[in-house]
Amino acid sequence: MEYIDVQHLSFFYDDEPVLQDITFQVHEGEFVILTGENGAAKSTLLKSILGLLKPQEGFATISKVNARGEKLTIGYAPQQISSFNIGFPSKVLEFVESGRYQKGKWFKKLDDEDHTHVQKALESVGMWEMRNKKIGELSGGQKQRIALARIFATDPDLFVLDEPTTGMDKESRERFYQLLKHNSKVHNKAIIMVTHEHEDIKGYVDTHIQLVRKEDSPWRCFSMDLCKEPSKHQH
Ligand SMILES: Nc1ncnc2c1ncn2[C@@H]1O[C@H](COP(=O)(O)OP(=O)(O)OP(=O)(O)O)[C@@H](O)[C@H]1O
Repeated sequence: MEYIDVQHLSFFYDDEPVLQDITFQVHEGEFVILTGENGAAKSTLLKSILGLLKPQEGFATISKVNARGEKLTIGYAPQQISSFNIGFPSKVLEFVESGRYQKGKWFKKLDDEDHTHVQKALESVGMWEMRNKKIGELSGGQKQRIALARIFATDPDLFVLDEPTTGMDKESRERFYQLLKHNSKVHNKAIIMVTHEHEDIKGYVDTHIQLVRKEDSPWRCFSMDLCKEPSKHQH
């Protein structure tokens, strides 16, 4: 089932085109990466998909329902997610738990399933041991990780991630890619992720969309190259 549909999308900032004629789909269970040089309008494309920016030509839509016919849920990690400022909740564990309350449990206590989700999410980003720390005491990279853990805890159908591994070492990145692959292949989640690490991640993904500069364009305008990556590793 198609979760994202982008058709002939072009985007201009003022009169300058930055994206031209972008067409692709993302399906349930598919892990897609989006790459391109700095300024290739990767973030612009993600924001257009999310409806935060409106393309001047073409369209980008997200399905309203998931493959089970329920309301489709989205987990979005913008760039520099770690610069967020949180006054409350103040502890790592509470912050990630608050992601579970988003699942409509405002008046209920979290149950065992919720706690398992929260623990797994924190473990997956290597932050379980730091669960009782105050958020104000964390480094920028650690804040980035707990923000990702909160997204995992919300258990969305569609992950939209803008350079989530910035500041992670190689080992953490590998663990993170494995987790994403597991989510797409075992839990049927759809993932679109902007990254500069496309050599490292190759074996985990299904589809690689590269934004390439248009040679005949007087501006820094990008169109796309798409290739399906046969997954090399089984994780
Ligand atoms: N609000 C804006 N107004 C005008 N131009 C903008 C605006 N936001 C971005 N741009 C320009 O549009 C182009 C694409 O920006 P965008 O942030 O989408 O690229 P990116 O591929 O995500 O970049 P990076 O890899 O450096 O994060 C850049 O040339 C940028 O300077």
